[in-house]
Amino acid sequence: MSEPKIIDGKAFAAGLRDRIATEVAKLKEENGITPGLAVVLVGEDPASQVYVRSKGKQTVEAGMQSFEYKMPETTSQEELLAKVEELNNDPAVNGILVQLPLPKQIDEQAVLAAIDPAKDVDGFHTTNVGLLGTGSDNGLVPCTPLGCIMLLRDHFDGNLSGKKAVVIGRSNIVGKPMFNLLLKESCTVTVAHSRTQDLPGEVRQADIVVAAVGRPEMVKGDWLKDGAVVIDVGINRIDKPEGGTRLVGDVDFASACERASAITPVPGGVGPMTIAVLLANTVTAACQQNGIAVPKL
Ligand SMILES: Nc1nc2c(c(=O)[nH]1)N[C@@H](CN(C=O)c1ccc(C(=O)N[C@@H](CCC(=O)O)C(=O)O)cc1)CN2
Repeated sequence: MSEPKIIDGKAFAAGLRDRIATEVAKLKEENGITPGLAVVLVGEDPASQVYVRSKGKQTVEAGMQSFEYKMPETTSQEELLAKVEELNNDPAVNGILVQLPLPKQIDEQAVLAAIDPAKDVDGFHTTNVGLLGTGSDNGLVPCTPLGCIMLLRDHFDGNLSGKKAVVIGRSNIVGKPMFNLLLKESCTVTVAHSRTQDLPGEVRQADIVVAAVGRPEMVKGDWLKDGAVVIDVGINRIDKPEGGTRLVGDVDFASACERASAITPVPGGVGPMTIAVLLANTVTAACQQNGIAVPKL
């Protein structure tokens, strides 16, 4: 097999952010609306701090308003729920995101359920989960899976119909919404997980492999069908033999390159799409809340 195409999520995300900035300028000019995104960070997880900082910076660069709330590690569930309620009632805030993971004293599901579904730019509220599951276009869709679908649509010139896809991982944040999005594109979708009996056998059937298990380099190249398109959602930090650390995905990139026709790298593949899609979802939420047609991005 010749060298695969490297699907450049970083470049795609940059283009998406440019298109978002154009739409935000139009919204201001034609409707007098500046979309606002509120991000709540509880605690001091170093990776979460980096992601939240990037979200604020990219929100402002796209011409939107950014509201950032940092709450201490010891925050109680009641205090966080009170913050969410305040943001639900704030007309300047079109989108609300509570950064995950949350400290262990807080019930994540209770917090996600408290976010107004119309402002739920993460798409994690059961109302939005249900809308996606029933094939509706009216909800808000989780950022990482929607980013994966954008990359796949771009790669296949908009037509994924009839492709066999395997999603490895069944999380609420990636695996399950990914299943629904691929189904909506008329793929034949298998969801594999830790109890799947013959994972390499399932992967070998697939034209599209989406790996979202959080296990470094678990998916090996010789599991893949020749010419498979591989979307690697994993972001795992591992130790380097010479000291220090490096990021790897859930797919063994070097061996996968011997079989795949296209593959997302880690870093620089799916990761950068997550924040760009968050900005797109904020524009979508602002339009939906104001009865304005949602722009195609
Ligand atoms: N409420 C949410 N919490 C979390 C989400 C989410 O979608 N909503 N996703 C992740 C973290 N995340 C955004 O929040 C995120 C992860 C990774 C990247 C990214 O750009 N990764 C880079 C590598 C970055 C690095 O060097 O560490 C890449 O893959 O190229 C952006 C956002 C969990 N929490």
